[in-house]
Amino acid sequence: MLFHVKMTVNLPVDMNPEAAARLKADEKALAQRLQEQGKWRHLWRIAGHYANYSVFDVDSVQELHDLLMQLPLFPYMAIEIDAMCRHPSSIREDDR
Ligand SMILES: O=C(O)CC1=CCC(=O)O1
Repeated sequence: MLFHVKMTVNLPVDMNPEAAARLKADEKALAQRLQEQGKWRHLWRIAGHYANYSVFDVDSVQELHDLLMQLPLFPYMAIEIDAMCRHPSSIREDDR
């Protein structure tokens, strides 16, 4: 199942810079692991914002929820999710 996910990060302005750097490093490590596993298919910065557009390929809504909740930055994110299915005009046979 494919999901388009928008994540907007809002770290508190008074957050300790070392704590923020640690959270971002942990987030990056998990995001890269999930990309290697094929669960996090796309990760794009939204230009001009501390936000990203991502595409997740997971087996269930529950799996998506569990993955998102594991993210170190989860407590500081606003998340918007859209479920996607194949477009009949798509020429990409490998899209699901
Ligand atoms: O910077 C972001 O958009 C939040 C984020 C998601 C994965 C990552 O490494 O950072």
